[in-house]
Amino acid sequence: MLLGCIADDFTGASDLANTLAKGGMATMQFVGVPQTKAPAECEAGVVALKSRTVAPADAVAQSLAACEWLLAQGAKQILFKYCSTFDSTKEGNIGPVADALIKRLGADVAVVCPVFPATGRTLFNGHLFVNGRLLNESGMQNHPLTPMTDPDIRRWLGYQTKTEVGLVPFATVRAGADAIGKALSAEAAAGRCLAVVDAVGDEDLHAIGAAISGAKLITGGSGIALGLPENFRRQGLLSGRGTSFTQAKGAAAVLSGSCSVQSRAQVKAYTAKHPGLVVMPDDVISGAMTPQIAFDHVIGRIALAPMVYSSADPDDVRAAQERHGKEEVAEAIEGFFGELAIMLADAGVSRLVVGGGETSGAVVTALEVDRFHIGPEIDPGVPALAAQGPRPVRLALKSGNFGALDFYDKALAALGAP
Ligand SMILES: Nc1ncnc2c1ncn2[C@@H]1O[C@H](COP(=O)(O)OP(=O)(O)OP(=O)(O)O)[C@@H](O)[C@H]1O
Ligand SMILES: O=C(O)[C@@H](O)C(=O)CO
Repeated sequence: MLLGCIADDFTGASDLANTLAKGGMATMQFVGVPQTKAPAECEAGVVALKSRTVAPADAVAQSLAACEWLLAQGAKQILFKYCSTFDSTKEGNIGPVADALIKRLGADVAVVCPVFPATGRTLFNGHLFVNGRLLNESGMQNHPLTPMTDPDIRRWLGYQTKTEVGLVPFATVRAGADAIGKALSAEAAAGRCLAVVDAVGDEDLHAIGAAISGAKLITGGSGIALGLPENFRRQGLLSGRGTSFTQAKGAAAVLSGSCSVQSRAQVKAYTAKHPGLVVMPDDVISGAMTPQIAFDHVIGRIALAPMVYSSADPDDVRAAQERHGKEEVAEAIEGFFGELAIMLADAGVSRLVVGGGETSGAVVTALEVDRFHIGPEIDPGVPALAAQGPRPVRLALKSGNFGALDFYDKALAALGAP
């Protein structure tokens, strides 16, 4: 293994694996920290954790365990992948995990770069934009678990970390890899071990990638990985081996627990043409809606690739959280989707598309997937996946805000055919 990656959620892990696979690295996504060795052919290993919204100490422990495993597989460089919208709270978990990895790896400075231009995430003067709107005006201020109310990444990260946070401004990034490298050395010399790095386009990310070829630790969204395969290729370390992904033949269903703006539009577009079953938190908690009821509903319409969704407007999400508690609602909905996914896979449904990072984590964990082979990209940041493990289904794990309006139809076609 050349590059070892730790992703704080499952859609994020497949987003990163997609970038590395497209860049020509033989990439595998592992579900949790594996108990066994990575296959010898794996050049980039992505360990998918579900650590974005757990308690900071738990996120640190999980991330350090992943780091140890990746180092034991020979990884020369560690990448900590978080969300391109920097999903976190004032307490964590990006800062505490970055601090712990800096200490473990003895890194003098690590870049902080959530930028992902293909999905409209850009960073200027340390401020994060989503499709040209400041992060806190992009819809992310209403996120059910990590409402993003501050677009200033230096300030937000400053609440979370014990490390001083610096900035490499856009003018320096545009001056190219040498200038970026010098600026990062200056940040390190000044004791600022985390450096937020501006970028607006892929060319900036390639330049940053070239500048950090020797870095022990890199942090960011999937965009920060754009330039990394080239660093290994230049050294003659890549095999050029392709992926082992194959499509499936069989029934399909879609599960959406994401409440993002884009997910709600995608749910509306999909259910205009396919059967849809809406699942309300109150009903799941009271037992009026169970995985068995949903399963019976879906199986009765399976030829039409039905969708089961809990995606709701911010007001409804807030009201449910006030009635039951934030964690309780999330746990109930995620548990529901996990159990439903097991029933569907065991009944022979071989193509499943899941909307939402936490929801995807719940589904993939429930299905006991060991690892994924990475298939073709469906929309920016979302590849088709072939699960390895007791239930070898084909899956697509869609981040809340990713994908075009017709994403779900395209995803089912990318995973195979009836
Ligand atoms: N109707 C609802 N009311 C309250 N909470 C909900 C509702 N539906 C889903 N949730 C919870 O909201 C959270 C949505 O998070 P999830 O990560 O799945 O989507 P997302 O944040 O949009 O996606 P991503 O993390 O990929 O950006 C989950 O914990 C889910 O259980
Ligand atoms: O970076 C992103 O936006 C995604 O990969 C993600 O992490 C969403 O959960």
